[in-house]
Amino acid sequence: MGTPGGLVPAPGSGAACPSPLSPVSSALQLALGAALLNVRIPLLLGELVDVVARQAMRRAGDYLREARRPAMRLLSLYSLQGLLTFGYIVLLSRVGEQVAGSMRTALFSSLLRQDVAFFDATRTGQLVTRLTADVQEFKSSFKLVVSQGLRSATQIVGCFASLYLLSPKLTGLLLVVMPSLVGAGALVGSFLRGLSRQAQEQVAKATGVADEVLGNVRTVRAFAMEDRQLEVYCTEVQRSGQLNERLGVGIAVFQGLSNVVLNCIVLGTIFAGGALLAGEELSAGDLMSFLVASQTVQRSMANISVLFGQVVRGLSAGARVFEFMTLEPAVPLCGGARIPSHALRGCICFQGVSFSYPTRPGYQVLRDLSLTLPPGKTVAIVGPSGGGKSTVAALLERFYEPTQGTVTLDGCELGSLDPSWLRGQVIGFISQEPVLFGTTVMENIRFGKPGASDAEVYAAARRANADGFIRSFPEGYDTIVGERGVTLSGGQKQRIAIARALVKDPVVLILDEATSALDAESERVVQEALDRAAAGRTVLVIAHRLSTVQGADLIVVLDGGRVAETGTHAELLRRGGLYAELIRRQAQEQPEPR
Ligand SMILES: Nc1ncnc2c1ncn2[C@@H]1O[C@H](COP(=O)(O)OP(=O)(O)OP(=O)(O)O)[C@@H](O)[C@H]1O
Repeated sequence: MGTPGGLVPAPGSGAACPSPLSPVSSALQLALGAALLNVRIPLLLGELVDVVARQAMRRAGDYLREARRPAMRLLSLYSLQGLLTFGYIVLLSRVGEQVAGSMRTALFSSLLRQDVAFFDATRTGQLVTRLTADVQEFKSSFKLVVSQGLRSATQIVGCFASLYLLSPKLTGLLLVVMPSLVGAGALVGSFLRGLSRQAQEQVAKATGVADEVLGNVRTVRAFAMEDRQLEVYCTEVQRSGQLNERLGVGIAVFQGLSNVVLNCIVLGTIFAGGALLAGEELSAGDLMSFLVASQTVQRSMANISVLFGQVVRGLSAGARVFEFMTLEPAVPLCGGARIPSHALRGCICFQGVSFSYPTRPGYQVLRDLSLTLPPGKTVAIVGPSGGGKSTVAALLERFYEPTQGTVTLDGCELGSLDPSWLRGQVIGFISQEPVLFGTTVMENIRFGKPGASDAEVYAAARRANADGFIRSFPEGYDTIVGERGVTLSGGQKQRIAIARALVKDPVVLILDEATSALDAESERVVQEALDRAAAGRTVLVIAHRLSTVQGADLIVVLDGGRVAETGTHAELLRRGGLYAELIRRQAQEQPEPR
């Protein structure tokens, strides 16, 4: 369906993070410089040894004068190398923090954009692990790869060139052995990467369990489930321990074998080098250079093998971070048309809507649902538990897309409208268990409209029957409400949530079981606030307790995802159908007055 001419496009959004590229390239250059100096050092050492050897044979002459030049050059190379090393380590730690910061911001921003279905299928603990441990792991490997990996790799290449110039025969021998070693290393590497990925996923699973238990500690305490939850956590931790041990064994085997092989190579080099020295194909200085250069190669290779385990972990951690960073949500957060405020009436139509949750595609929750919410009227949805009432609200908020059929606002399909405008300015949502943030009352109410003035916040609180109790707190609107609003009563939380919804002055209000968790007195105060809030808006009430919806303009009875009947309270009672039956059952369940 096309968008009417009056619609206006949403303004663009998106913030750019600073690029850490230039310090990276400087760090790379410095690390490269330090490595190249290390390639040059064995040759100068050889030169110095030749001077020493000549002096030893002649036992006279200008030893100091001859030795001074190579010795001074060596000394300046050592100093320069120290400076370069200092420079690239300082730069790298700065770059590492910038990279980790940018990754965390990009990942968090990507997570915030994901569909609600994504959060249905993924545990919060897993996401937190990706934001913390995985980014940390990736950062450490990144730093190690640049500082030691790049340096070692450059030294291996550079020293191999020097080795070839010093003695092609000896170098040829090394080259015969190398390719098979590299091939074997690559094979073991891919096996270890798979193992590392499994181990990290298991760690994330264990974190997920801890996160859920700690986040719901009151429920755990209420059911005395501490030991059981500890057992579940221990099982997950043990599994991750086993996987990490297997990974450790794999890395140990790899490192042990590579050390043996590298030492054997050095031993063979000395053995063959000695023969060439005897045949005068090499000078003593050349053999010294060859040995130092091959030692540098050995050290670099050992470094790389130590690095290997870290890099394996870092790469799979990076892959896990990038997997979520590149994930595109089916419904973007913003973008699309907006209905100008003068044309916005708040008429909502569900036409032939069928829906299955993405996590349970085979199970149809709504079937061919058609429903109209006339502007300014209150429509209540009632019906047996699990009948799909909350799902209707979720589709209206565009948390999910209908599998079939359309939902429209003032004739415009929701799919063509800007979701951030729809959620941020058009629809106010008040749920059964509102979640507040661990900040002040003022900031919690302002969450509904970030730019709201203090006066607007006070007005919304007054309309929500909340101003009185907020001002009775010693800190008033600056009271910190605790994590998820834990320091407030249910009714107080609910009224702050109502104020939060009202401060944006929404055209459409969804009340999902908004009073069912409250006691009679709190319910009365909250209901009063809700009645006041509903005036002049299109209201969708989702209710368990039928007593709260008797005054609705229209009551829709939803059963098994279909509309079973519609009408006013009186009409439905007269009809004697499912609604009348529900009223009768609820009356029976009410406790007898004493
Ligand atoms: N996020 C979800 N993923 C998969 N299935 C879900 C999800 N949320 C709800 N369901 C399923 O959809 C069906 C309808 O749920 P819904 O919450 O809409 O019912 P309801 O009528 O509001 O129930 P109640 O009155 O008990 O709150 C239920 O069978 C429920 O198990």
